[in-house]
Amino acid sequence: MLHLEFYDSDQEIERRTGADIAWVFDLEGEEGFRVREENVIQDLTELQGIVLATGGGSVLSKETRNRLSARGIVVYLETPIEKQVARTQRDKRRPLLQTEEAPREVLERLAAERNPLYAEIADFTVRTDEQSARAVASQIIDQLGF
Ligand SMILES: Nc1ncnc2c1ncn2[C@@H]1O[C@H](COP(=O)(O)OP(=O)(O)OP(=O)(O)O)[C@@H](O)[C@H]1O
Ligand SMILES: O=C(O)C1=C[C@@H](O)[C@@H](O)[C@H](O)C1
Repeated sequence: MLHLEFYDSDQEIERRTGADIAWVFDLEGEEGFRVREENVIQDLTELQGIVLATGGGSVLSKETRNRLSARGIVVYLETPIEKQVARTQRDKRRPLLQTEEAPREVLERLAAERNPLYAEIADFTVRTDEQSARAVASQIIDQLGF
């Protein structure tokens, strides 16, 4: 819709390693994954005129937060826990949710830690719960004023 090149930091990690995210977590742990994520976002934020979707945990890095806010317009896609639970229910590719702990509890814990960080760097916030992906995209484009 914006006719800009699209990148996703998870996909870029998978492209560079030739492994999927779950495999990277398995071999290198979350710590190893976060180092890769920080490096990939460092490189991608050097590019101009792109749309970048970041992994949900990327904001845990202060360097990443600084790079995203310094080099881009940051849109926080806010989704209530209820929706997050529904949308991830059948997804087996999210290592942080493949644990004994109930997904809702994990998602609540992650949200408590991360929501203030998303809010800190967001230029604006769009709620994704009541609208289709296309409607969310239109709303973002309206807010950008492009
Ligand atoms: N507005 C929406 N309405 C309905 N379903 C949605 C909407 N946005 C995303 N979804 C669904 O939710 C699931 C997760 O979405 P997606 O993979 O885009 O998450 P993400 O933001 O990339 O998460 P992460 O950054 O943690 O990888 C997918 O099945 C997707 O189709
Ligand atoms: O929220 C997270 O920490 C994650 C989200 C995904 O995008 C992946 O980056 C990975 O599964 C971790």
